[in-house]
Amino acid sequence: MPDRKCSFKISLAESEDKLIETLSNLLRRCSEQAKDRKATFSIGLSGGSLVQLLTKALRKSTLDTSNWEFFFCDERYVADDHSDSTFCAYRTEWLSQLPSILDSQFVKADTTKLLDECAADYEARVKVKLGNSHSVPQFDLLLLGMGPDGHTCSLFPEQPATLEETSRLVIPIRNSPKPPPERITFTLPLINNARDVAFVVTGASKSDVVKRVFVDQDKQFPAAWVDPTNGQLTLIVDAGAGSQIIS
Ligand SMILES: O=C1O[C@H](COP(=O)(O)O)[C@@H](O)[C@H](O)[C@H]1O
Repeated sequence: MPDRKCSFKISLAESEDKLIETLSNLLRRCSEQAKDRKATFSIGLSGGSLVQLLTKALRKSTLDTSNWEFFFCDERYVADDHSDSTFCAYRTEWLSQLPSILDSQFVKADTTKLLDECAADYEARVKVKLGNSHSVPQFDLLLLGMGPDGHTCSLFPEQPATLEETSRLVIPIRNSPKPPPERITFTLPLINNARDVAFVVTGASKSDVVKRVFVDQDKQFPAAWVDPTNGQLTLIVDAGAGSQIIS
């Protein structure tokens, strides 16, 4: 197996309840560690299947989220109230299920701006919020998903140039192979500077790509490029997604 810079841990959950418990424990550990360092806990969210799983984990955990700030590892370039918007998906879910989380805790992209401007503006917001306007800001935790094609955030295998970005921390995406076509996404320098990065991947249809990304580290898949320089990488999988990595 090729080497990683980071420490890597796999958590295989036998049921959805166990997976939610594992995710809750991760949130507890990361938020408690952040408390020792600073006033807020910065967490980057992904969309898709993570929305429901994270909502369940937060409901189960009874963690105090009042000092948490929620960012978006990627966002679809649509209006805030559009059904494709990841912000909209979380806000809709949390309004009823986690009403103590306020709108002011979301640091979201301004999709009323032109796409390139939207990405640059979101990068600036991240830098201001994380208090590091010169070098690369450090998230306490990034929660990532992975598609069956090995994409993560909005970094797709069909667009390998996005993996070579070294200066911009948030970039615009056009012609995304998965709709909607226009998006913004964190890039590898920002992702790999996080203290903790966790992938949450479920479903037997992803078992092959889970093996190819996390065991073979096959770099044709963008998710295989996630390797936090000084951080911890965790893979949380259910029995279906993890079926080819059980030894
Ligand atoms: O389009 C996206 O897909 C990925 C994976 O989603 P999933 O539903 O297969 O878990 C997601 O992580 C990303 O944020 C989203 O924009």
